[in-house]
Amino acid sequence: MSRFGVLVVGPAGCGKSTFCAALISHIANTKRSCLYVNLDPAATDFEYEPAVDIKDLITLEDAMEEMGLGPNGGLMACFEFVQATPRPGLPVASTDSSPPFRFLMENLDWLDHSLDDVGEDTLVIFDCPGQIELYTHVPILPNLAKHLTGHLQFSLAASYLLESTFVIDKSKFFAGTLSAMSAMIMLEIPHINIMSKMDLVKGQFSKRELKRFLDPDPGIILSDVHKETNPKFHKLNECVVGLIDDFSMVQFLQLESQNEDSVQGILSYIDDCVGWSEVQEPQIKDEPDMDYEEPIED
Ligand SMILES: Nc1nc2c(ncn2[C@@H]2O[C@H](COP(=O)(O)OP(=O)(O)OP(=O)(O)O)[C@@H](O)[C@H]2O)c(=O)[nH]1
Ligand SMILES: [Mg+2]
Repeated sequence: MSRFGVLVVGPAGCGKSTFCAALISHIANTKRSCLYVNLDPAATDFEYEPAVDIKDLITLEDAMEEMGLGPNGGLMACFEFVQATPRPGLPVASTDSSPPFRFLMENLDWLDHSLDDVGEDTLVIFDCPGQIELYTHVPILPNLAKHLTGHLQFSLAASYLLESTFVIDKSKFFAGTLSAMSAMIMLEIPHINIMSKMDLVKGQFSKRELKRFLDPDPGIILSDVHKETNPKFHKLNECVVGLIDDFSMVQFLQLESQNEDSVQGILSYIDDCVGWSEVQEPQIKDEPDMDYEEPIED
């Protein structure tokens, strides 16, 4: 049996949880089924209560308090045990051998059990933390993706959100695209780039101008970036642009989370990436087609 899922990833505050809520609401309106999984141990306010929540295993406060870590190290530690290094003058972290919480990657049977009943008619939406190290630098979410696609037989896609205001600056655009590319290479699953919060820039730019960012010619953007940077970095700019161009990574779908047509458009791409329709269509065909009319023969 196939299972279908989408990892919603991207930098902090880019609109991941809002997009998840918009997807859930749209899926409910279209009488489809989905399951919301929160993988952010720091998340508190939800528009839709998650069916599966990492906070049932561990919270950010647990990791910070018990292991003597700051918020960023603590968030990484929620996924995998890290040995905290005591620093002079700071309180020593607890060495309790059985802490009152469990690390996700060492307790994947909890996730397996939580997703046991998911059928092929349900899209599982994984709302991920905004700490991009988890999928661009260290293999924590890539290992989780491997577990989902391997052990749990998920057909899984990643939707990588970048905020429109962030991307509109060309240097930031390259930095954002490189981080999206790094996630794509690390996760090794079908990947969709999404420019989120498009409503924030639509009034400021014409459709033609926006297209330059959504489906840009890296060569044209390169000449603009050259104007803004010290000539000694031009060669580096060219290499970065060449790399992005080679991976055909510079295309973004537009997202306005409050606009249902926009959410539907992105969901169609996700469906295509995970092969949703291929599995659902035979079921639809099995139902009696009331509107079907026999062709009239002469
Ligand atoms: N204008 C506008 N604001 C949005 C949109 N999507 C999200 N936001 C706002 O952006 C802020 C952050 O949104 P979240 O959905 O919490 O972002 P996130 O990526 O889940 O954040 P972290 O989980 O902290 O990384 C909130 O104030 C949202 O209301 C959008 O499409 N348009
Ligand atoms: Mg969030």
